[in-house]
Amino acid sequence: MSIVVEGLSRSFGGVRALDDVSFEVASGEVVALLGVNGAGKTTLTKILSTLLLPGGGSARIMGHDVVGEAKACRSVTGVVFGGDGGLYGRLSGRDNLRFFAMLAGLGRRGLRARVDDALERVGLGAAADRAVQTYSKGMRQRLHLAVGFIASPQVLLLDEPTVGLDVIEAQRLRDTVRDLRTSGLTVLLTSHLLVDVEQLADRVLLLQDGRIAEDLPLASFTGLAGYAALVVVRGRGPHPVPRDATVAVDGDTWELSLRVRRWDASVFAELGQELAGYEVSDLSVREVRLEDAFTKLATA
Ligand SMILES: Nc1ncnc2c1ncn2[C@@H]1O[C@H](COP(=O)(O)OP(=O)(O)OP(=O)(O)O)[C@@H](O)[C@H]1O
Repeated sequence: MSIVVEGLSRSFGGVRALDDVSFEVASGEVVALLGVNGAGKTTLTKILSTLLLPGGGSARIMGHDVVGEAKACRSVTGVVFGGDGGLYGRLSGRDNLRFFAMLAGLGRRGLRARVDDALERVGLGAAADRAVQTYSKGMRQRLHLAVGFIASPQVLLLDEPTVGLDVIEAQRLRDTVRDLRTSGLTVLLTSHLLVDVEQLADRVLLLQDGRIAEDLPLASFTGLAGYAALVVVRGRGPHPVPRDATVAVDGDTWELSLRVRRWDASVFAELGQELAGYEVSDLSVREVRLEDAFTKLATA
C-alpha cells in the first residue's frame, strides 16, 4: 500500500475537520477525493504532505509515518497545490525547477538532463528560459506539476490542479498527469472539477463533514446517480408531461429533461409516442456524469 490512513482526526477549535478517517491507496492507483466546500479535503491533503499535524490516528506514506518520519515522507511524495503561489517570478522556469529539485534533495549530477526532461514533459521546453512572471496561469500550473514530479516521487498529492485554468490548459494538465500514471505513480487527487475525476481516477472517496461517506470504484460512483442518460428535448407551444421528466417553460418555449434508466430500443419508441403531435425543435442526449452522482450524494 502506498497510503494507509487509520482513524485520522483533526479539529480546529470546535470544528471537527476530519473525524475518524480511514482508507488505503494501492501502489499505482489514482484516487479522487471529493466533497463539498469544508468537507475536510485540504486538511487531509495537508496532513499527508506533512504540512499539518493530525489530532489523532495515523497516516503512512510508503510505510513512513507522517508525524514520526516526516522527512522520509517528503522524500517519496510530490505535492502540487493549485493556484499561483510558490514560484519565483523573476527566475526562469528552468531556474525555479532547478531550485526546487535541489530542495527536494537531488544532487547536481544529472540534474540538467532531469530538469530538461521535466520541462519537455509539461510542454515548457521553449519557454524554459523566460522569467516565470511572464508565464500564463496554465504555464505556471504546468511548472508546479513539474516541481511535483521532478524528484521522481512514488506518491503525488494533487490539490485542485486545474483550478483557474481554461479548458485547453486544463486538458493539457490532465494529459500530463495521465502520462505520469503510466510510470506507476500513486496519485491522490482533489478537485471540484468532476471532469478531472472522470478522466483520471480509478476510485472515488467522498468526504462529508470530515468523514468518509463513500469509497467506490469510479464506475459504481457514476452509477449512483440512478440513471444512465439524460435526454433533453426542446420545443414550442404545448408540452408533453412524460414520467421521470422535468419540464421548464419559458414563454412559448419549453425544455424537457428525461432521465433514462437503461438504454434500449424501446426508449426511442416510447419517446416517439410521447412527443407525437408536439412541436420539437431540438433533441440531445448526454450520458450520466459524475456530477449527477455527486449532487445526489452530497445533498442526500
Ligand atoms: N486553519 C483553520 N482554522 C480554523 N478552521 C479551519 C482551518 N482549516 C480548516 N478549517 C475548517 O475545517 C473544515 C474543513 O476544511 P477544509 O479546508 O479541509 O475543507 P475542504 O474540503 O478542503 O474545503 P474547500 O473545498 O472549501 O477547500 C472547515 O469547516 C474549515 O472551516
